[in-house]
Amino acid sequence: MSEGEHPRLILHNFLSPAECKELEFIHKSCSTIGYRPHVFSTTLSHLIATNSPHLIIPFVSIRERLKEKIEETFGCEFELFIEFTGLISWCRGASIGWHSDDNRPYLKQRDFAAVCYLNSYGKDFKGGLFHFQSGEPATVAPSAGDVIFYTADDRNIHSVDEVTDGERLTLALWFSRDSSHDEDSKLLSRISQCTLHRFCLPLPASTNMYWFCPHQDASNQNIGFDICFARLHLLGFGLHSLQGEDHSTDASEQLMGTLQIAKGGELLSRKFANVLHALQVVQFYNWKASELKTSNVENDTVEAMSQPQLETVNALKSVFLPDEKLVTTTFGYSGSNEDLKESLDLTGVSLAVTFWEEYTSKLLKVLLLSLPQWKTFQTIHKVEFD
Ligand SMILES: O=C(O)CCC(=O)C(=O)O
Ligand SMILES: [Fe+2]
Repeated sequence: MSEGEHPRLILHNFLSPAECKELEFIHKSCSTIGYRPHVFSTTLSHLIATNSPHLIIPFVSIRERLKEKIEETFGCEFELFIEFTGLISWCRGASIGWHSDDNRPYLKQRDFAAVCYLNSYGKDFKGGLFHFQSGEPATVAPSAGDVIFYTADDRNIHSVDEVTDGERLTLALWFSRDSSHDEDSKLLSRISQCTLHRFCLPLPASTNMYWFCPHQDASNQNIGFDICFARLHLLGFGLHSLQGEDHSTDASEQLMGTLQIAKGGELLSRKFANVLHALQVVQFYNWKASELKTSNVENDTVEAMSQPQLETVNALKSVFLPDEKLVTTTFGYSGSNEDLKESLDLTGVSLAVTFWEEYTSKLLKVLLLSLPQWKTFQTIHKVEFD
């Protein structure tokens, strides 16, 4: 660390490739429109609000390690609270000019930042280099697993170049000395309000949280796409709504209800509770595809679509993805990965359902076992079981 003038530290491979991939899975199945143009985010409170509180489990040990490292580096052991944890992705057009992370009255509580890179410059996206205004290093090229720690004040003024292709993904945390900004106690009170069943099916937030609209000006307000629908489309999948014939259902509500997954004129017989359920399973399949291939699980049937079914699939697409090209321009080359799309099929989705359910149950079990201790200590920490 360069002491004094520019307190900061860069560590390579702080996160394992497996940790990066798991967080990428969570982001690609749960993200909403972010707080700035061309930015998507997944916060822990959003995971709880969408009935996926078990998905905070993969963050627990990573948050703990980051906090320990930052306290050790900056000599403030046992003094810090995590103020915010979020997965943040930037697509084409996103950038941020020179700033310090405490530069707004409502951000004054921020003392330190940790930014973990979950994918890599040059490989997964172009542009998006990080720069410190003064001191060394002047430039950081994001590489999956690397993390940068720095103080949130004006000794670490920084910027990020515009992303010109692909989707740049980070796990960002801020730390505060002020216990009233402790994220854990807020998250714990939200979890307490959940009814934790044996199994969690995700529940989408309001549709406007998923509507990506690149042009902020009034004339183009409706040109955009649903981010969940787009992420399914990027992997080559479409959706068939079972409320298609029911004209009393508002089109915008259709993703909230029962859906089937379609691909290339075929349909999987299995029904999904809503778009988030379908998206989580498909993203899980994409994450674990190589491991699933060897497995032998009973399949759902894959049927050829009838003409009316095809029409419903196309009708949904025209509502939620009116301009296909916009997805490719937004996500750049990750949007035109034909080989990946080719390799994923409906039989694979069907295999993935069972594995996704096992994964979900396992995390939920850990959550339920950890909760009593979390509540006692009012912190979210790794609990060791016998
Ligand atoms: O993603 C990065 O490299 C840094 C982002 C940043 O500066 C911020 O969100 O304040
Ligand atoms: Fe920043």
